[in-house]
Amino acid sequence: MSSSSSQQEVEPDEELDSALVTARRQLERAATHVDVDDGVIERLKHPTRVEQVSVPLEREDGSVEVFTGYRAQHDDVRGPYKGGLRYHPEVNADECIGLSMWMTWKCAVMDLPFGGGKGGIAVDPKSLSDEETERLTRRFAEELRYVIGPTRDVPAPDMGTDAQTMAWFMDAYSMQQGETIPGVVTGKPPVIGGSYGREEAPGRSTAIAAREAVDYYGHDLEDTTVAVQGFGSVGANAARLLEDWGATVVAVSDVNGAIYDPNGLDVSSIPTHDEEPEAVLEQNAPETLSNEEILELDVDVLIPAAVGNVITADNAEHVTAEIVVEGANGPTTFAADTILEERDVPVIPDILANAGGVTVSYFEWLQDINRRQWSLERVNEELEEHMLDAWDDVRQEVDEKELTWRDAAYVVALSRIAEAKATRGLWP
Ligand SMILES: NC(=O)C1=CN([C@@H]2O[C@H](COP(=O)(O)OP(=O)(O)OC[C@H]3O[C@@H](n4cnc5c(N)ncnc54)[C@H](OP(=O)(O)O)[C@@H]3O)[C@@H](O)[C@H]2O)C=CC1
Ligand SMILES: O=C(O)CCC(=O)C(=O)O
Repeated sequence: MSSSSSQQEVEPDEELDSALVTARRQLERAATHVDVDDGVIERLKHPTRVEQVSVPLEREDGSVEVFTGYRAQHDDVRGPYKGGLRYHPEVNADECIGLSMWMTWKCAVMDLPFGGGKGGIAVDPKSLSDEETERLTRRFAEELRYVIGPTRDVPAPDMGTDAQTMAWFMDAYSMQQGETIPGVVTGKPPVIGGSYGREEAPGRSTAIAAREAVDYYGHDLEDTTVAVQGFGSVGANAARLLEDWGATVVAVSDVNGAIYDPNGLDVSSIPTHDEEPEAVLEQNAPETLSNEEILELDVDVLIPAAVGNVITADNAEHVTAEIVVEGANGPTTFAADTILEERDVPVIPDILANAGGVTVSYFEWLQDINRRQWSLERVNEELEEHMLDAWDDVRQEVDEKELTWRDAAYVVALSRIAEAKATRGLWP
């Protein structure tokens, strides 16, 4: 495995960094590997704007609760801001900014004509009825109406939101505008302009990244064991595809813990978060594990595909997987990244691995603008092509400059962003 020559001092993460702090530290480190104006790097440490809104909701018992929502818009030099909306109790401004920075790099790594955005509401979606979720979402769309739009900022699903959330969001925005505007969000159901394959796409790209990494390091997928933390849109689809392609998925988890079978689970029979949340531990399996233990399992490929900051300075020494593929956004802290690098454990970064979601969102946006619908086969073929191109661009940097996969992906992204800024004349 290649390693980076970065000389940065690394403090252990006694207190876990926010997504924003991690994103800035990763950017500073990657900047040492690429010839980009310091002023551009300084600009990229900050978002263009962060919209904070109050979202009142009348609960079913007649009481009123006011939730806080955000939309962070990081950079749009390459195109409209693009990125998901997350419903989770820990959503806050710094998290949205950090996640929006990762979206800017992700779109650039995939060479999509988008910048980076991310938003959400600090709410536990499991505490809401469907009717409450619909009203909350419609009010959120109303509050964000001046900052979003198909050529301005295009939200999509993320943790805690799904195709139905996007349908309500699109309907509320269209009602405000007086016309149907499918391209204001992506990740919608296909019947109203959504793309086939979008729901599965981040899991599909994560599986493709895992397959390519296994091959790159000289192994065969048929002899590969896999553990997946999180069994939602990303984790479940990645696990099911890797199983289809011959790998042995030995452990999967949801918020309550993991099931483990060293001989392999029948992943297709386990309900996903979307089909039935918190169902993993109800399945028959020889062993159950905690969400900490699944990260330390002796497997070939570990896919953290739930929340951020799960591989930390405290457990990175105990990660025994040969390859980590980041299905979630920001699952590895900056300090843990360095420990894994020193231990020669390659980490295929989120901004490459889970980029299938935004890539198929781009396909959906094209379909909406052109009022056309692509077949599932076409979507999957084009996604495979885009992923292999991006994989190759990043692999070249890994091989030529002996960078980590994360630094290499940043180099690809930053070079494209800096070139766009220089060409547009936005900096200096
Ligand atoms: N959806 C998308 O398009 C994309 C998502 N991502 C990222 O992937 C990650 C997962 O998102 P997504 O799959 O959409 O989310 P989902 O809401 O579909 O699923 C999340 C899964 O993670 C589990 N989970 C929640 N909290 C924890 C925890 N603390 N420890 C272990 N498991 C947990 C949930 O369990 P339970 O079912 O019990 O609630 C569920 O199985 C996020 O980081 C997201 O930002 C990245 C690219 C695109
Ligand atoms: O599909 C999109 O626009 C964004 C998906 C997303 O939020 C992500 O990749 O983290």
